[in-house]
Amino acid sequence: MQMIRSALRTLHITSVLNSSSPVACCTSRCVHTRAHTPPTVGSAKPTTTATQIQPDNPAGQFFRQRSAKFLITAVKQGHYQHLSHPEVAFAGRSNVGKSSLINSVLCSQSLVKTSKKPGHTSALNFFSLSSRARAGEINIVDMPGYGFRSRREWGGFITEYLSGRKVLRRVFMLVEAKVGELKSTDVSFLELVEEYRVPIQLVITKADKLKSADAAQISNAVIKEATRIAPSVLLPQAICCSSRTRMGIDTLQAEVLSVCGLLPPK
Ligand SMILES: Nc1nc2c(ncn2[C@@H]2O[C@H](COP(=O)(O)OP(=O)(O)OP(=O)(O)O)[C@@H](O)[C@H]2O)c(=O)[nH]1
Ligand SMILES: [Mg+2]
Repeated sequence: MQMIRSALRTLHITSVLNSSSPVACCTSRCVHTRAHTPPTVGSAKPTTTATQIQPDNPAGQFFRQRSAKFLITAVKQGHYQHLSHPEVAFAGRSNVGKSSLINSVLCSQSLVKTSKKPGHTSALNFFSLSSRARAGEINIVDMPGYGFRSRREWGGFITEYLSGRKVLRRVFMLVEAKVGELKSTDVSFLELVEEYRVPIQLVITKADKLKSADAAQISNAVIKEATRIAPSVLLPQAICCSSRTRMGIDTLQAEVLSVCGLLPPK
């Protein structure tokens, strides 16, 4: 693990030296200087099934009224640097449910490919959401899972992405409810976003596998631990979600819109 950290640090130094304004970038992304809607811990019991969508949820409506599409697969900066809309990314260990969660947020059944086999997503996959009136309002990035492929291989282009992406408004970091704790790869990822001042919010996934009280308890414990590692960039509340039951998806959709400056009018 020490070797991995030192490889990532070397990459960080290189990318900071290559960056035109690293300080401005850090400041503009500092979580404490950013306005955001206070996130809610989505600890309520599941009230809908995967095919039921709450009709009165304005954030959900916003997503349903727009079409989501796949944009590009990227393994280096040159592939995505022309994309300039506000962006959020989903990160987490392999198989934690990133791709499934993005499908749920985008109200899509299968736009983002999911798999039972860990390590399915191996590059940065960019998706966009647009209406007929306005093209490309938000970009959503599905990140490769960490903890499956070698960190050295994973670290290079992910570090480049996290360190230099000025339109990146927030990373949603997923932790599986049943796992219930941060693994060493989660800790390394938190150290990385703390170093690059990337705002981050925890999402407890597959919460359908636990009783809601247990999910809320796990969420609090994980936040406490994560806050110790990334105190300046971690939002103080997590969102408990399930792609199976759609629990917490409306809260997550509202967060995505809020942080991208696109909350629909009340
Ligand atoms: N019970 C339950 N299973 C889920 C949920 N979300 C995803 N899964 C399952 O978990 C497995 C992995 O889901 P993915 O969305 O492909 O996970 P990923 O994090 O994108 O995986 P990688 O791309 O390999 O890193 C699939 O078999 C999904 O059906 C959920 O909310 N509840
Ligand atoms: Mg995936």
